[in-house]
Amino acid sequence: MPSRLAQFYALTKPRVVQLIVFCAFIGMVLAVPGLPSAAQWAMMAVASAGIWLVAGAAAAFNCLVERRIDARMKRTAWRPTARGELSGAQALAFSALLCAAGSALLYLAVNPLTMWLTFATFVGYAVVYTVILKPLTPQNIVIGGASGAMPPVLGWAAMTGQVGPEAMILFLIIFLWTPPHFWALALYRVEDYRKSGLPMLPVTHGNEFTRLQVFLYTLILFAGCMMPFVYGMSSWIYLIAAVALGIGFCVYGFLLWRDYSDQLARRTFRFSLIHLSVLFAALLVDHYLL
Ligand code: HEM
Ligand SMILES: CC(C)=CCC/C(C)=C/CC/C(C)=C/COP(=O)(O)OP(=O)(O)O
Repeated sequence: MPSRLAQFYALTKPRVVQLIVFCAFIGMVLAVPGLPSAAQWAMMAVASAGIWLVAGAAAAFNCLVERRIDARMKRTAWRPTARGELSGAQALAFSALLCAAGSALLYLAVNPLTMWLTFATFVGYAVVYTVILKPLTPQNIVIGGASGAMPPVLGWAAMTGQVGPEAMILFLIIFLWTPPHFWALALYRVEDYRKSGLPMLPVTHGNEFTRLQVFLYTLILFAGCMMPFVYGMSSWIYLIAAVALGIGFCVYGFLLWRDYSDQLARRTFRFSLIHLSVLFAALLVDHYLL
C-alpha cells in the first residue's frame, strides 16, 4: 500500500495541477514588462505556491465528491478515495487545509483580488462543475472549462492587482482548448463514462457527433491562438509556434473526424497536452527574447 502521504498527494491530481500552475506562471511573466526584479521573482514563487495549494484542494474535493463514480471507472478506480483507503472526512479535511493555506498565502503575501479570484475558481471547479454541471449536461466541460481557464488570469492579477485584456486572451485560449482536450479522451474512454452514468458527449450524442465537435473546436482554437499576436502582446516566435501547433491539432481533429480509432483519439488527447504546454512556453520565450 502506498504511503499515506502519497495517497493524499494523489488526490491533488499532480500532473494536471502542474500544467495549471505553469499557465498561471506564464500569466505572471507576461504581466511584468522585461525581466522581473528579485522581489517580483519572489512574488511569482509565492503566488504559484498559493495557486498550487488551492488547485490541489479543488482536485481533492472533486475526488471526494466523485468517489463512488470514480470506483466505477477503470481510469479512476485506483484513487485512494475510490478504493476507500482515505475516508470522506480525511479527504474533506485535506482539501479544506490546502484551500485555507493557499488562500491565506495569496491574501497575505500576494493580494486580496488574487485570493478571491482563486477561491472563486475553486468554487467553480469543485462545486459548479463537479457537483452541479457534470451530472446535468453534456456541455458540463465547456462551461466548467471556465475554471480550468482561469490560471493565467490569476497569474496576471497576482503581479498587477488587476485583470487585463491580455489575461482574458489567455483565458480564451485555454477555454477553447478544453473541449478537444477532454472529448478526445472521452471518445476512447466512452465505456468508462457509460458505466459512470455521467452524461458525457460521446455517451449522449455518440462517437461521430463528438468527433465533429472536436474538429470544429480545433479550428476555433486555432483562431483564438492568433489573438496574442494580433493584439500585439506576442511576436513572431509565438506566432510560428501557434501556427505549427494549431495546424498539428487541426490535422489530428480532421483525421479523427474522418476515420476514428481509439489509438488516434488517444494520440489526439496526448497532443492536446503538448499543444498547451508548448504554446505557453512559446509565450514565455517570445516575451523574453523579443
Ligand atoms: C473542465 C476542464 C477539464 C476536463 C474535464 C479535463 C479532463 C481530463 C481528464 C479526464 C484527464 C485524465 C486523463 C487520464 O487519466 O488518462 C485529464 C488529464 C490531463 N489534463 Fe485535463 N481536463 C480539463 C482541464 C484541464 C486544464 C485546464 C489543464 C491544464 C491547464 C489540464 C491538464 C491536464 C493534464 C496535464 C493531464 C494529464 C494528466 C496525467 O497524465 O496524469 N486539463 N484531463
Ligand atoms: C483554484 C484553481 C486554479 C483550480 C483549478 C481547477 C482545476 C483543478 C481544474 C482542472 C480540471 C480537471 C482536473 C479536470 C478533470 O476533469 P474531471 O474532474 O472531470 O476528471 P476526473 O474524471 O479525472 O475526475
